[in-house]
Amino acid sequence: MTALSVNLNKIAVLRNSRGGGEPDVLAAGVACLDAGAHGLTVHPRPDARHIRSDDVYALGALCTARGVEFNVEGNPFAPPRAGYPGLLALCDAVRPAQVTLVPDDDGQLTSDHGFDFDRDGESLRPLIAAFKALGCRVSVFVDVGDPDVAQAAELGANRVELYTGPYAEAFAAGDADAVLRLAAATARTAQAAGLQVNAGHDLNQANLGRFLADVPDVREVSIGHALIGEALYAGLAATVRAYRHIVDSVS
Ligand SMILES: CC(=O)[C@@H](O)[C@H](O)COP(=O)(O)O
Ligand SMILES: NCC(=O)COP(=O)(O)O
Repeated sequence: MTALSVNLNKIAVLRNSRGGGEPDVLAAGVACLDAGAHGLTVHPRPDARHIRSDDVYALGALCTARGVEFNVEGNPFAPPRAGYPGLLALCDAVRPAQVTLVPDDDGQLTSDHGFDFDRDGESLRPLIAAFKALGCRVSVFVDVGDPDVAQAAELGANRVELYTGPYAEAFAAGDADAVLRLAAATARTAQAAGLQVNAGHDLNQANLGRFLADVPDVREVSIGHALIGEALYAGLAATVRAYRHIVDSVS
């Protein structure tokens, strides 16, 4: 079975654009879980441009109360700063079921590559151990086709998350066969090394089914950007009708 974890970053983007509390990230999390999402994902960034530490605490408590998986993503090497205590400290406070380590540079627009284990492996090893000591399952972000993907197991990780951005791009161009073959091979290599496989980035209703059909035993997909955009389209008509009802009933 593949679990669906909804990434709430984009709800926080909208909220932060005005200050205040709307749309409410916690209420959005409740709505996703009520609709059947298996869990929630956030990717708090050091610049706090969307998910903030207070969101992580509130959503962590929600997931604990609902008995569902909370997945916190982030760069384990990013140092603490005002408003961001660092990924390890956040996870120490919240104890999410899963932490996904992502090698994002400071200020990066969004995640766009997996780890280079030759460069980062030995620095990752003690961090993976530290997250596991907090009781978190550890997943590491990897590129499709990474020849070193099995090293994640040797470093102590439980899972890898396949970065699906290039797949989404190829799918949109009508040319996904080669990247799907590579993704399936990468998943099999990881699984043979004892790792479970997650996937995420730019997955959407159009490209998700094909990915899951072609790549074996994907345990979890985390989806945010497209899902929130699609939710706007799905909800706009009903919302406009509701406003028309108010306007029409008093004029
Ligand atoms: C790790 C990953 O795949 C990203 O998709 C990330 O979670 C999205 O982060 P932003 O919402 O900040 O682009
Ligand atoms: N790990 C990927 C994720 O959480 C969501 O990515 P996206 O759907 O916002 O691109």
